Amino acid sequence: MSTTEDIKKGLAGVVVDYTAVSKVNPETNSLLYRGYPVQDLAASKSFEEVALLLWTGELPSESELTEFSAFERANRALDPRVKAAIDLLPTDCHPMDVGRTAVSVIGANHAEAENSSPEAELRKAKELFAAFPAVVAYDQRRRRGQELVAPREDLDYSSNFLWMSFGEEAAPEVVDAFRVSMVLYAEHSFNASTFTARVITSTLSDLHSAVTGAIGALKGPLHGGANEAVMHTFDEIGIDKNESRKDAAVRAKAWMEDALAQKKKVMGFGHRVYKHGDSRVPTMKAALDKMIEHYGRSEMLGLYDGLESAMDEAKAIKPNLDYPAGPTYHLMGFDTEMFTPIFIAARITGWTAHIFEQRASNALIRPLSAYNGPEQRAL
Ligand SMILES: CC(=O)SCCNC(=O)CCNC(=O)[C@H](O)C(C)(C)COP(=O)(O)OP(=O)(O)OC[C@H]1O[C@@H](n2cnc3c(N)ncnc32)[C@H](O)[C@@H]1OP(=O)(O)O
Ligand SMILES: O=C([O-])CC(=O)C(=O)O
Repeated sequence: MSTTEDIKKGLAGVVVDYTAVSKVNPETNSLLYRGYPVQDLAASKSFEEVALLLWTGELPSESELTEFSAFERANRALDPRVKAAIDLLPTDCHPMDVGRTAVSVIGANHAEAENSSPEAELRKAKELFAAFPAVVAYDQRRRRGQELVAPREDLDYSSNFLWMSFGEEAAPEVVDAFRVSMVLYAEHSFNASTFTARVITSTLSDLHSAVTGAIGALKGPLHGGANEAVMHTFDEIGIDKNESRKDAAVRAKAWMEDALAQKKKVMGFGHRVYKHGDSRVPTMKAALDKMIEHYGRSEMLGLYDGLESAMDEAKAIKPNLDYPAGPTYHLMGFDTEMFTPIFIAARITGWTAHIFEQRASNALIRPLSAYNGPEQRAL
């Protein structure tokens, strides 16, 4: 018989299994992917290299990277069956629903859908990695009444993502900030969406089902949906390109004080594991700073600082990765509701690495519950 003390609501503090994919250490405020500090990877590695690291456990050799890069470039085009499925969806549904549907359609059409050998799983992960940017880019464009832009094989992953989204080549600084965001968003141990992917895999279901379920978990504002919600906060405060940094900070501070007085939860702040700051925020904030400088938008910094300092003073709650990522994607020109689908594109790497790990050492994930309904009664 379970007692109230046995119940760990939200599985908070519960260690469920081992993982060798990443280590989140709130004491040292650090995050390692396969042993490498994420800041170091973000400083010098392409997202393609980081993906291979997460999947295989090691950084690729030059020839392994060249081979994967060629594969990735050859598998970027939007599959006409996926495009047809997207075109059936309303342009006012949430883009996360489009992402979720697209992965499901890719899985249903996959010749190796039910093959869960390690080789087939890795192939499917690489294909999804290559194919997903076109889903995000096309969905944003169709909502804007624009045509699909074909991928370009002469561009790397990040440059091509931006090319397909906007139909023009992005400046090198913008490509780099985007790459950094992808590296930082790639993996974070047993977060809610990754855990969902592992639960689905634990039933011996297929990879695309696990990723589809993970997307559903990522959508919520307590998880990935927070990067979109951050931008709604900025919009609610009001963005005025001509405002000074100082004035914007004053208004943002007042907004936060009012929100906290009303006991509101402000998205982009707080974390289940990190209680003294998210290890990824300084790197992402540096990327945001570069975008603010690139686009000449110092008022955005005012809004950012004003909210952050007011939250710190009132509750000492620190920003999480979604806080600097939201305004970064906004400055790059993405529509707000596309921010979490971009997160999918990054997290496909971490999810699939965990799917491989779960499959290699599987136990059905099935916790217990303590019943608190009516006692047995007669009909
Ligand atoms: C990439 C990612 O997924 S990162 C996470 C993105 N999510 C968000 O940004 C959503 C906003 N943040 C939150 O809701 C929470 O901080 C979570 C869900 C991320 C983590 O929460 P938990 O560890 O479960 O802590 P919990 O929600 O119980 O909060 C503890 C206390 O801090 C407060 N708190 C936590 N986050 C916030 C916040 N963002 N705004 C205001 N108060 C907050 C809670 O109200 C609570 O206060 P109380 O004890 O007075 O009731
Ligand atoms: O770890 C978590 O709970 C959420 C998070 O930061 C992530 O998934 O990147």
